[in-house]
Amino acid sequence: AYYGREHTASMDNLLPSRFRPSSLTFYGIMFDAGSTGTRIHVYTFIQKDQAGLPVLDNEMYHAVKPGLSAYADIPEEGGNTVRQLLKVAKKTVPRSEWKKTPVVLKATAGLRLLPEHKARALLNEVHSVFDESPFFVPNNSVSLMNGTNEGILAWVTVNFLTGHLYAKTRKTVGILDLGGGSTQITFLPKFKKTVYFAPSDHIARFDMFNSTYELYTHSYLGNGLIAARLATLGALGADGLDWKVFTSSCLPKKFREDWTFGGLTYKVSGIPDGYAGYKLCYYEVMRVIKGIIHQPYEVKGSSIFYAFSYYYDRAVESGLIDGSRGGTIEVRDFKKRAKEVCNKMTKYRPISPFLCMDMTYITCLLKEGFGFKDNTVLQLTKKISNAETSWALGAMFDYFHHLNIH
Ligand SMILES: O=c1ccn([C@@H]2O[C@H](COP(=O)(O)OP(=O)(O)O)[C@@H](O)[C@H]2O)c(=O)[nH]1
Repeated sequence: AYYGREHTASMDNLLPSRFRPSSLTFYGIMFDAGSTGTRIHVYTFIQKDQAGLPVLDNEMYHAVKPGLSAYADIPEEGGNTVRQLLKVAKKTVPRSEWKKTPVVLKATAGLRLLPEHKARALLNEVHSVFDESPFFVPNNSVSLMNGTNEGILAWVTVNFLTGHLYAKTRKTVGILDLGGGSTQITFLPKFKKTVYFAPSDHIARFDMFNSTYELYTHSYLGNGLIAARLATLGALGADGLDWKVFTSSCLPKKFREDWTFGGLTYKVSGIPDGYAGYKLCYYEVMRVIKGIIHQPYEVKGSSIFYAFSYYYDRAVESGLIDGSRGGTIEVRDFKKRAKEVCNKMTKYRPISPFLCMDMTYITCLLKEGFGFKDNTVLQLTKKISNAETSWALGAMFDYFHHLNIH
């Protein structure tokens, strides 16, 4: 059995098979330390047979803002956010299971963008919070995850939840994840050319059920939605934050605000006596994308992509889809709505002053970045079968199943 490797003392293993329970319930706790928030996922799995994947019985999800990187200079307070979230886990996992339930935290773009010693201090703090908890703390339980793993594990989540990993068929779906700090694209290539023409670090493999999956995957650090706002404003890595005002024609002309991301505060504003609107905005965000994003050979085809995180949030805010049900749209729908939002800024201003910039960035990323056609279908999802669409579930599988990403 793959499961319970760390607690083989369990009686079940010692009993003859006819005395073993026919199905086994077990739990796992995965923390997602993202750039805009920290989230806990408490999974309940049922293992029906020894060989296959378990069934996900339940997910308890809770999120807090801001993310760990906002505590770069006060790591103890960052640790406190994790301590608070662990209380939720204690309510979900039965007391008798605490000692064998693994607790794992993986950090993404927020910590990748910090100086290494500050990221390290935050992770150390989290580790000591885990150590004082009643849960099982495995080796390497607190880490900074690389972008390749982030992309692959989200692909595993979505294909598991949509049933594509159970079937013997090689039919799968691609994923598009737009975080605050980074963005990921992952899919299983149908054509040899996609692999052949891809930069070698855009191809990764992992093992499952005695076969190796070869995926196209890449994470673009600094091209997440919030980092892209800063880049568009020319504020990413800038000095003089105390006095400089960063302007953009993607913002309402009369807009002016102090805006905080990753523990830094920026003065941002529209261009009061200039022009605002879709065309100028597109030109601005283009600089954040052109020459940066690799266009895979295959996106010209007819594959379906599941798009989530900020793709989903912005589609809801701009009224493209229903917030509770998600929906299917085409790339051109993002473009059409971006134009409308940018050219009627006062109407959309109450929803968010950044909506024009965000929608234009998403349009530009999909079309000029990845090279999607106008009629590429995007399946926008927040949850699939009651489970959060994120890399966290895939990461929990990786923990139990050792997917050996290479
Ligand atoms: O289980 C999850 C994990 C993330 N998100 C959303 O996905 C986005 C991810 O942002 P994050 O800060 O994690 O991005 P990263 O730091 O990884 O770039 C935010 O809108 C979150 O609300 C979500 O809805 N469910």
